[in-house]
Amino acid sequence: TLGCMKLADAVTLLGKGGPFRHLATMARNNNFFFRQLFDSDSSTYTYLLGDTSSKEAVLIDPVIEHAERDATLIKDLGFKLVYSMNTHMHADHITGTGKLKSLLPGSKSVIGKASGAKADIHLVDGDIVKFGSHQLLASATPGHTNGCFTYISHEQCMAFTGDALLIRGCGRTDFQEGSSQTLYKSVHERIFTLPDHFTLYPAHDYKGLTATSVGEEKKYNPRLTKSLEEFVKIMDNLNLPYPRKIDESIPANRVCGLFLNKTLYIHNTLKR
Ligand SMILES: N[C@@H](CCC(=O)N[C@@H](CSS)C(=O)NCC(=O)O)C(=O)O
Repeated sequence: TLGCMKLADAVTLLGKGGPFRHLATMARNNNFFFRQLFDSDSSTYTYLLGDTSSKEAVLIDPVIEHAERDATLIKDLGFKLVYSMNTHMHADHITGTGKLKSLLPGSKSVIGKASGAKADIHLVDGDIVKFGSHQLLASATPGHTNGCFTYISHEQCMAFTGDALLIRGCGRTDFQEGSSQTLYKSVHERIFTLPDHFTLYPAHDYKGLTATSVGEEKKYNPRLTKSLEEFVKIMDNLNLPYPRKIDESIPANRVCGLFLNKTLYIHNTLKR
């Protein structure tokens, strides 16, 4: 596939003016739109993916405080949001999926079934999420929480790892349904088995990095390059403070982010 080949490589292979020149254009731009967005309070990345022909788009891991920002961007770009999806039930911020449903009527909220959270669509391992001519494979990667999913675009050679794999790190396993053994297995079996050149986009980065690759993490991840026994020991000794917003986030995220923000939500709805 030319889908995620670098443009320069595709042009060399196909010839600039040759009969297959349209394929080189396709390799650069096969109607796929991608934008990484950031919430500096929780260091959360939100991802907008779209089909520039059909105009269908999906949003991965929106944050409630940025729902208006995201809705405006989606409208400005002429996209129709079909799904606002979570990689898992977050503990550090309130999801924007519920609010986006009211800002962009017709969009549906999506989360893994094992999360126990409410949503319009509950994913199980192997489900496919379609937007226009593109699709994401929902690959179950539990361990940080039970319902964690990595969303994989084989066509674009990219994967959205949520908190399963962070850049040179991984999601903590000391609350919700955390299990270091399960997380290790998920990453090794579901993420490290992807081709080395696949770009990985996490749900967070706390050091200003934006993306990584399978090859890089297989080589440099200080936790997941270790044996299972060493990994478990590392995870048992992280001693991280609990996320500041855990007490409000988990109950709110069980209901698409609408619970504790009910007043704000109703207020905003009435304003429109
Ligand atoms: N300081 C932040 C929370 C930071 C944190 O615990 N991040 C989680 C993902 S969000 S639940 C994590 O898994 N971190 C792993 C790590 O190694 O940092 C806050 O107060 O919100």
